Amino acid sequence: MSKLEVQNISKRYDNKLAVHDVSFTVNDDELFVLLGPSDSGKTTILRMICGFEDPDTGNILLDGEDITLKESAVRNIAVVFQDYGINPTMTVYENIAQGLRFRRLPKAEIELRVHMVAEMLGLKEKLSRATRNLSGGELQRVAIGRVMVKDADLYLFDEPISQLDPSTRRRTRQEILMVQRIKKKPGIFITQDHYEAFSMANHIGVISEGRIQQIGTPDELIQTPANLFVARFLADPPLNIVEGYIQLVGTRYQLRTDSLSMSFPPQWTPLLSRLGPQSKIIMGIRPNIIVPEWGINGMGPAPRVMMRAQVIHSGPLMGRRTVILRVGQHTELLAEFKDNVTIHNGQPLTIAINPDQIFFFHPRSEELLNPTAQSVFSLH
Ligand SMILES: Nc1ncnc2c1ncn2[C@@H]1O[C@H](COP(=O)(O)OP(=O)(O)OP(=O)(O)O)[C@@H](O)[C@H]1O
Repeated sequence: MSKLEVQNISKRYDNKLAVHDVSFTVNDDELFVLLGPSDSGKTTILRMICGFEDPDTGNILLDGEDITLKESAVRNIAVVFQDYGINPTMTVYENIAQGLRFRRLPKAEIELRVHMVAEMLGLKEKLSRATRNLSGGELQRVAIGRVMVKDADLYLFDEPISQLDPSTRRRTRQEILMVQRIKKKPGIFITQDHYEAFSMANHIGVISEGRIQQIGTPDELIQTPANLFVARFLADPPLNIVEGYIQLVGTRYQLRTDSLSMSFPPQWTPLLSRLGPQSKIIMGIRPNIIVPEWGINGMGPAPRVMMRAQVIHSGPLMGRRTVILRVGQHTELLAEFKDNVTIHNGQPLTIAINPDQIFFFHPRSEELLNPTAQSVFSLH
């Protein structure tokens, strides 16, 4: 059994807080993906786990043992960094075998392990080749081979596939998952690409500006993003962000934007009254929840707000149609319609949105206000 526990680690470089109070746990046999934009602190976290940097505060436990201040050389961790760390003067065989030689394993065992890994990664014919002559995809596999031959307590992959073409990336992802399946140890994979994260992770930690924004399964992050950053970062096509104002009318709050108005159900009143009178509120509208007039009957008994819109632009996208709509005076919405119906620029269109499917965010903290949205409006 191995388990990695990262507890409240922080790291500051000069004036920059690169990592702030980060905590997460990765269980045996689990691949945890750290997902975030450039400069968000992902590599710094990995470097602290490996022992190449010391955290200013916090602890790192591997298998219950506190390794925070242990020398990196004695931590039994296998890692693929962005630059692969391959020695160009050595052959493929020597590169893969290097870590085992450091551990003074018997020559016969090293040979057996290197050949097994080379077979799995399709590198058998290339073992005697100099690594300087290899393609990007082959170098990648040598780097994965180097971690695969080891019996480590933890496996780390720092954006190892960002430079590769799409089909090599797919193959490399499969190889990393294979390492995970065979070794049955905790693993961390770093990426900026949410598709990559979704296709590999058991759990994802979304990070921005050194802080973990949310940890969850891919489904949890999509259905209930903790805040506006997570909702936007994971949205493709992009999330429509519409600002509105709330106003108490009698005992119920109403929402007004330049294009729509609707009443919040009574159970929202305590929550909204904490925002203050006539507060701003931020809405996140996913393009695929906008229903065109010919689809409105198909919404069944679901609640809906209707809007008049005008088509500004429309284009086909693999059997669907993306449409830019103008609603109200100034608001543009990106919509994604399932049917590839012909739509003309300038065409007026009635659209409907089920308000249960709109994300509402706090105007200052940007936290999600309606994590249980699916049932709230339908009670209304
Ligand atoms: N040794 C260092 N000295 C000073 N600043 C550093 C050092 N290492 C990292 N930083 C800063 O810390 C912040 C986080 O960097 P880090 O490399 O961890 O981000 P990242 O999310 O891995 O980015 P990328 O995806 O681009 O690799 C950045 O602003 C970076 O400039």
